[in-house]
Amino acid sequence: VMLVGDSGVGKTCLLVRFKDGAFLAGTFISTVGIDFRIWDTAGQERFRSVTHAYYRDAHALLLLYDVTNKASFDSIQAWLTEIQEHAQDDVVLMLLGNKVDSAQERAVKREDAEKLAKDYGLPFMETSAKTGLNVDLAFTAIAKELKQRHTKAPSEPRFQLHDYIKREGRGASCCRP
Ligand SMILES: Nc1nc2c(ncn2[C@@H]2O[C@H](COP(=O)(O)OP(=O)(O)OP(=O)(O)O)[C@@H](O)[C@H]2O)c(=O)[nH]1
Repeated sequence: VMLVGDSGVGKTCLLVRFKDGAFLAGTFISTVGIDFRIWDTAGQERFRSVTHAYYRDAHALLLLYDVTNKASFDSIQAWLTEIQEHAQDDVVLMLLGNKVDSAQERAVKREDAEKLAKDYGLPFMETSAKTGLNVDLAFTAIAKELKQRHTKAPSEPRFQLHDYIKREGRGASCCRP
C-alpha cells in the first residue's frame, strides 16, 4: 500500500494516525524517500524518481490532497497520469481529501472532488489525520479489497469497496462512473 500526493497533504500524519492512533500537531517533517510496509512517499518533486520505482510493486494507492489547499487538488490529475504510467493496471486506488477538520480553511468543495472521483471511477472520502475521521476505514477498505483479491473463492459475493465506504464512512461519499 502506497501513500501518494503533494508535499504537505498529510500522508505521514495519516499513516501515523492509523498506526499509532496519534496526531503530532504542528510537526511537518518532510518525508525523504520511502518508509516501511505501508509506503509513505515523499510528495516533493525532487524525490519523484524514488517514488516512481515503487509504483510497480504497489498493490494499492491512497492518493491524497489537502482540502485546505486547492493546488494539491489541482495536482490530482497529474498524479493520476503518473499512476497510469507507473503503477499496475489493476492497482486498487482511493482518493482521499485530508484535513477536513479545518472547515474554516476549506478551499476544495466536496462536490468538486466527488465529480472528479466519479469521472475517474474512484472511491472517495474526506479524512482527517487530526481527528481520525475515516482514517481506519480507508486502510480497512483497502485491506479487505486486497484480501479478497488474493483469497476469494469465485462463488463468494464480491467485496464492493465503493459500497463499503459509503455504508461505513462518516460523512463519506464515493462514486461510481
Ligand atoms: N489540521 C490538519 N492538519 C494536518 C492533517 N494532516 C496533516 N496535517 C498537517 O499538515 C502538515 C504536513 O503533514 P505531513 O503528514 O508531514 O505531510 P506529507 O504529505 O507526509 O508531506 P511530505 O512528506 O513532504 O510529502 C503537518 O504540519 C501536519 O500537522 C489533518 O488531518 N488536519
